[in-house]
Amino acid sequence: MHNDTPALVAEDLTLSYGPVRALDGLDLRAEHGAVTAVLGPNGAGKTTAISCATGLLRPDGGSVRVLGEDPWRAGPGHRARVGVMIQDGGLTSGAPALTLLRYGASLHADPLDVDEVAQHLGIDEFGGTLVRRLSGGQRQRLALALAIIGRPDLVFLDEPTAGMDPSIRRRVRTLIKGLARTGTAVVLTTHLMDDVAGLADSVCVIARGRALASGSVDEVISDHQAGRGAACLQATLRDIEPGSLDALTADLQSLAAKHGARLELGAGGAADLESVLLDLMEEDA
Ligand SMILES: Nc1ncnc2c1ncn2[C@@H]1O[C@H](COP(=O)(O)OP(=O)(O)OP(=O)(O)O)[C@@H](O)[C@H]1O
Repeated sequence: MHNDTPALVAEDLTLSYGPVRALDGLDLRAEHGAVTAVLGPNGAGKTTAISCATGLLRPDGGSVRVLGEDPWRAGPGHRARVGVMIQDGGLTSGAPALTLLRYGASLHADPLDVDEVAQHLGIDEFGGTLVRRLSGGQRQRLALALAIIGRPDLVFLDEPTAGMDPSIRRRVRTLIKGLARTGTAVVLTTHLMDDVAGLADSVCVIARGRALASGSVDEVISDHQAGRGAACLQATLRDIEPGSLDALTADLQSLAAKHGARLELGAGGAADLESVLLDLMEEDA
């Protein structure tokens, strides 16, 4: 397989659950060595799209190629190259957490170091606890570890940081970034804009089963602003007199008004992306 072919290419995907059209012509791609975040409101079709890409569901129409293969027809060799962390994990094992992780690693030819992963995600702190007794956040950490332990070429993470405390969330982000740096394609869904701002190389915003916008975070923000007759200028004021910021802002606002424009001061980063998402949802409603 060539690394210049995207790890995931979904085109014009459609899927209905009875009368509910969950995917309605969805296009989605994910590159090797990059983190792609799939964003959208509840019920947008994110989990359904991932289920099609992991071969759990067969789309009604369109095509999906994962590592060059049709996931619905792919065999065990393909599945070993794809890691999956699904919502609620389905982890009901009566085995201790670390035992299950070691077992998961033993199924792969070249797994990551179990002790390193367990330590990084704090799994060693509850390694002897039976899986069915784990808290929600502990279960999430174990599910993430199991998804990545086989050093997959592509990994799907459905809301990986949901239910995790801030310090573990930070460690998870570091782990995900490191994984992408080694060439893995990471596809994640999240509702947390900080995850996106801190992690994603590209985003795909979906609603009602269709892609509304895609590209890098900056591209999605600037394309959206350009479409609304707006532009974002980033600047740092240096050597500013203490207390003169208000007067300077007022001067800049009147200067913008001279050109028929309005100056808005934005919060930047995650906050900008969140307001773009809200605008896109509103426009689509
Ligand atoms: N098994 C199912 N049977 C019927 N309808 C379903 C089923 N699974 C999902 N749906 C519907 O399909 C649509 C897409 O659901 P999906 O779970 O893919 O959304 P999502 O973007 O992952 O949402 P969330 O952010 O809440 O996890 C929703 O309208 C949902 O109610």
